[in-house]
Amino acid sequence: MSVFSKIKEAFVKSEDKDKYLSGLDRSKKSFGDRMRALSNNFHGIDDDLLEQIMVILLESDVGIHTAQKIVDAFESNGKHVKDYDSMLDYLISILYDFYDESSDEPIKINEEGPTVILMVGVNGSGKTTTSAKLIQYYKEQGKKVAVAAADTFRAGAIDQIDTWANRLGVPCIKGKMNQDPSSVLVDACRYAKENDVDILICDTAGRLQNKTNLMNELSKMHRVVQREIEGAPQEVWLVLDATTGQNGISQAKVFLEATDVTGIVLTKMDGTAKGGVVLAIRDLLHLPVRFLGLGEKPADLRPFDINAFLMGITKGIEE
Ligand SMILES: Nc1nc2c(ncn2[C@@H]2O[C@H](COP(=O)(O)OP(=O)(O)OP(=O)(O)O)[C@@H](O)[C@H]2O)c(=O)[nH]1
Repeated sequence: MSVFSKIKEAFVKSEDKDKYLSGLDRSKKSFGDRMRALSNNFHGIDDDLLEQIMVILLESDVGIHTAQKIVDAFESNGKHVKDYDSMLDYLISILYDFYDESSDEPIKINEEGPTVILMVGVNGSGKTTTSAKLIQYYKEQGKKVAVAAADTFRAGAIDQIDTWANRLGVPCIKGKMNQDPSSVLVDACRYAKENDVDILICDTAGRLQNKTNLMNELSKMHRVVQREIEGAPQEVWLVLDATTGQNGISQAKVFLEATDVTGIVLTKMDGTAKGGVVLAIRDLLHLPVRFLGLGEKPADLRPFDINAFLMGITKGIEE
């Protein structure tokens, strides 16, 4: 079976396919629909086609460095491609190989006690909303969930997550405005241990004042959580706003230098045509994309699925 057939088969079986299709509609317009337009004038893989694919990738926010690598891979192995349809199948399989999910570790779960997930990222990236979405996601999996409101910096952040926690029926461990976020995390870890919580989601502050302060704050959070629960934090997820595209990647690099990030959550994918940023993130940050935010409601989060993503951004091709 060809790579493309496998992608398509996995997509058809996916429970999340409708959500991916609706959430990625804008990216489909910038990528899939524009690829489809190339069928009118297809003469095989020539310089003109390569240039057009390059432009479409750039306009989907894949970024020049990553787009060049993809076009090079496409060109060097594409001798067998004779018609437009097989060219598209082949391009999708190149993107699939490029993402290379086989190198990803599964999400770490602590079997002995609470699994601690630290949410980091700049203010406004969607951290608090994503924390709420994760509460719902893990609750639906039958897990006992609690949340720590450790963003003690932004006015309103504590109330925002507290309100979500109440609505979703999970405990919220919170501090006061301007309290040291690490002290909130200590209380939350102790609560989680005493109450047999499976998943503790920690909404932290997104201050990007300067790298040294950010590093100090994040390493302190790591330290205190580690002291309370062995092996914690099991996951540190950097929340990035997809609508900021390549700028988000520069921001991400500052966080990566400051702490051990284990995965990316890409929010607001429904609000952007820049879905190609997934490929740039993978190429430049070498981290797994763990979840996609495909809307504002708690139910609008989906585990990242490369098959569904690729079919979501190219579905227009099929119609
Ligand atoms: N359309 C859409 N909007 C989203 C998504 N995720 C978050 N938002 C919106 O983005 C805005 C910012 O989200 P917040 O969760 O408050 O951002 P934050 O990073 O927690 O911000 P701070 O609390 O300031 O750190 C809100 O209006 C959210 O509703 C998403 O996946 N899709």
